[in-house]
Amino acid sequence: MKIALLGYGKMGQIIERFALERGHDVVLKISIDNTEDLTTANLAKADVAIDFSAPDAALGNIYACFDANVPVVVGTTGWYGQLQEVKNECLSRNNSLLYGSNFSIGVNLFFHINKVMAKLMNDYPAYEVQVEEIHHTQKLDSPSGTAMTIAEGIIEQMDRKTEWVNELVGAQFDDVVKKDQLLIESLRIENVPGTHTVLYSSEVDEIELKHTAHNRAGFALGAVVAAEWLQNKQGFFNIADIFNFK
Ligand SMILES: NC(=O)C1=CN([C@@H]2O[C@H](COP(=O)(O)OP(=O)(O)OC[C@H]3O[C@@H](n4cnc5c(N)ncnc54)[C@H](OP(=O)(O)O)[C@@H]3O)[C@@H](O)[C@H]2O)C=CC1
Ligand SMILES: O=C(O)C1=N[C@H](C(=O)O)C[C@H](O)C1
Repeated sequence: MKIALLGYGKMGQIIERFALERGHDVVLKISIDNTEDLTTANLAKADVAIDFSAPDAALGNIYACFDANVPVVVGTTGWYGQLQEVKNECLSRNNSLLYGSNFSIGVNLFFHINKVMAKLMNDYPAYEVQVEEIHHTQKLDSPSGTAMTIAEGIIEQMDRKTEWVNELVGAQFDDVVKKDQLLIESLRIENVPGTHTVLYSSEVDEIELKHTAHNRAGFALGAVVAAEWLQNKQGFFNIADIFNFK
């Protein structure tokens, strides 16, 4: 498979390693220094594109892939406000896109366990629930896409929560968190690849679900596997479509 890497930073470089190990070729690498190379002609040389760039670059990269009719796997977070618009465009133009806030198998298992737990805890209102995410200090978006997916999973299953609110620790936060709101606390600590915790606490005890990424290899391998899965498909997909947890 010929792969275009849109974004060649921390993730792009590890994805290249896994892609080569799995017998693929990397035919295009785009970083901020060579965005002029992101042309329809260059993209059309690839069978699939993988975007791990930046929140403000993702949309342009996605539309460039649509113009070149190249299926695109999007790992970049921080653009989900435009998700519906991108979905409509993808489907109306018969393009292919798969996105995911987190491509690691461990986190996708965690997403599933989180929903099962939230469904159980729906019957136990004595427990307050909160989400915490910790990432490295270069992260541009907050909350993390993974924390948003976790929060949406809880809200889907739990009648007493209707929306999430985010506090970036160290930044101004004047909100009073209401009973029906789910707090996502974001912390930025050097070199942390990604840690997510769901905390249920009552007057008498606490239950914690926690996923700790030791490095970025799980995200990167997942992105290459997603690209292999997407290659000959048409439509708008999420990473959850690859797994079938019961
Ligand atoms: N879904 C998942 O499983 C995961 C998602 N992510 C997400 O992936 C994204 C990238 O993460 P990471 O690799 O750590 O970030 P880095 O900052 O290390 O790399 C980003 C890359 O994108 C390039 N870039 C930045 N702006 C533009 C632009 N306007 N046009 C083209 N390229 C651009 C950078 O260029 P330059 O190097 O020249 O600055 C760099 O090559 C983030 O949104 C992050 O949240 C991260 C890990 C896992
Ligand atoms: O920016 C990161 O590094 C990561 N971003 C993703 C997110 O926002 O959830 C996934 C992972 O946690 C690493």
